[in-house]
Amino acid sequence: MERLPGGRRPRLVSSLGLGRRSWEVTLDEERGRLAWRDPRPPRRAGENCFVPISEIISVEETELNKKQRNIGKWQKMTKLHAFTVYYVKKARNHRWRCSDVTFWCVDEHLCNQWIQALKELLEMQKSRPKQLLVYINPYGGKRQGKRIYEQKVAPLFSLASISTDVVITEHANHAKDNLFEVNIYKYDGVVCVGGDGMFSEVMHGLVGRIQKDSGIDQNNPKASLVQCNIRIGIIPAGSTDCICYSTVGISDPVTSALHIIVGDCQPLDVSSVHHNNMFLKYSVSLLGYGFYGDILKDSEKKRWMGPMRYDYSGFKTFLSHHYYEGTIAYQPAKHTLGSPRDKDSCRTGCYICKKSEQQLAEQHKDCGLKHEEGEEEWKVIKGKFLAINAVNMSCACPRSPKGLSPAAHLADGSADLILVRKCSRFDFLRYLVRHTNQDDQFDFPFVDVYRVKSFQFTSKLSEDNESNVMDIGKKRFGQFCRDHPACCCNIVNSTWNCDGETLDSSAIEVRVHCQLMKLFARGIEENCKDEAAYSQNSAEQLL
Ligand SMILES: CCCCCCCCCCCCC/C=C/[C@@H](O)[C@H](CO)NC(=O)CCCCCCCCCCCCCCC
Ligand SMILES: Nc1ncnc2c1ncn2[C@@H]1O[C@H](COP(=O)(O)OP(=O)(O)OP(=O)(O)O)[C@@H](O)[C@H]1O
Ligand SMILES: [Ca+2]
Repeated sequence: MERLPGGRRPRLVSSLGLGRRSWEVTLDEERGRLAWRDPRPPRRAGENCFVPISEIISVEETELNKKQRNIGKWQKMTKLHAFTVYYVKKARNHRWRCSDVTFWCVDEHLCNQWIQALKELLEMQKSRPKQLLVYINPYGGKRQGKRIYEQKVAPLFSLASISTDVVITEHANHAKDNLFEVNIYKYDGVVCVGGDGMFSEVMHGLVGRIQKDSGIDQNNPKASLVQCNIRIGIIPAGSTDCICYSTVGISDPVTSALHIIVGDCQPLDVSSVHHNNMFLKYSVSLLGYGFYGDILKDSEKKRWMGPMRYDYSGFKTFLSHHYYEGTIAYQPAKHTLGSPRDKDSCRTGCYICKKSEQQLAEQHKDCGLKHEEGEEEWKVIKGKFLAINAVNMSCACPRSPKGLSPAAHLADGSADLILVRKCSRFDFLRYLVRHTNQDDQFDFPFVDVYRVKSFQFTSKLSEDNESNVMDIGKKRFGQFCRDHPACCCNIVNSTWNCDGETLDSSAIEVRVHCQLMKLFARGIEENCKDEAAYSQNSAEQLL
């Protein structure tokens, strides 16, 4: 389609057959959509539909099959030419499906003109990936990764003409190590088929590789890390799939494959975790000490149970009711507009995340002339905690659709630090149950939540050991609680749960890196009227 005078984008309007009838079909570049409407007077008209060009998957010339050919008496005499448009159809609960519509006409030239115009427009969608590197964990979740990829995802990638190099992992860290060896720069993205643990592996490989190639020392907790622009796509096939659920709104392989195909881009905050100037891990979802650390540690021994292991270990850990003493120092996130008690949550196009993106761009322009983080105030809290959770995102998942911190933002450069102090089992249960209903889980006197950009944690035990390592009495009676021997107080350390993997150190230093990486996602879309989208009955909406 050629440009119209005044730079206006052109429209291609034709009368094309769809089923048994003739429809007015418009390819409107100005409005970025393909629309088809029944030209009969409104009272007799059928549905009017449109699809944004950005959500068209592909277009193909089609041979009409027997059923489709039975469209009218006279058409049987003439050769018909047809093309099929495959597009994203939005269903309930953020689920996406691949739908298609076939148009026909007798004029071969017109049919080719439509195919060419649509293909040209698809070519112009520059954010779409053409070549992907795919890692499949065959043992994640219910061990369905390979089947899910082959049956549900690969056919869609091939429909969208995406070429792939597929690696089925043979051991843990296979994907991570591989990402340090391959030429990652020839790919438009990396896809991981598995759960949060598999995503974490791929993220460590990719982010780590970029730092290595840029000469950044990951062991330096103050290093300015280099942003990774190669997007990661998650095909959920794990046990929790919290990262997928929190960034797409559902954990569904077909929906995620379609977000990859249309080339969505969602920046994501990443926290770096250090111990004594040594890099331990990155985290994007949950860094949990106490309750979630203990669940993870116990559940690792029960991997054979599959996703059920978390419920089993969750129940056990709930009954054990251990609490842990320690000190937390944190720097409040003053740069961000939101607060963890906000009623609104992070959604597609979130203005709070956009604001952080602008601030980040300004910081990059100033080349670090901004004030040093170390100079900003630290707040210190000592106490006995059942759980210490730091989340970079809501951590919504099928178990808790609103997540651990419903108002946390995907890309605002901050994490929500949730401190659950020692309380009764009954109160802790009330707190847990609120993750599954509409009530506010922060509205308890024993729960505090802060939006932070960095924090440090030291357990009482390591503080004591550091201050008096030679105290033999302490070592000897270390396993008993000095204050009240019969209580649940645990003076052995808990473990940090870092996105579903355990950390070896309990004393850690954490810093949030704003938008360090990008996903093939768009955040959770607002449930708007447009959702029924592409099948409106009112002509006014279309015109
Ligand atoms: C009474 C029902 C209360 C239900 C409360 C549900 C809260 C669920 C919150 C889930 C938060 C997930 C955070 C995501 C963490 C991921 O980076 C990580 C890697 O995949 N997953 C886990 O660590 C896996 C963590 C799995 C956590 C499962 C927690 C299950 C708790 C069960 C408590 C039962 C108490 C029953 C008492 C009668
Ligand atoms: N071939 C393999 N054999 C054994 N372990 C593997 C293999 N490939 C990957 N892994 C490891 O398996 C771990 C768990 O995988 P994954 O995250 O896919 O599933 P999950 O733990 O069931 O789900 P979730 O993380 O959502 O709870 C990952 O940390 C990854 O390092
Ligand atoms: Ca965040």
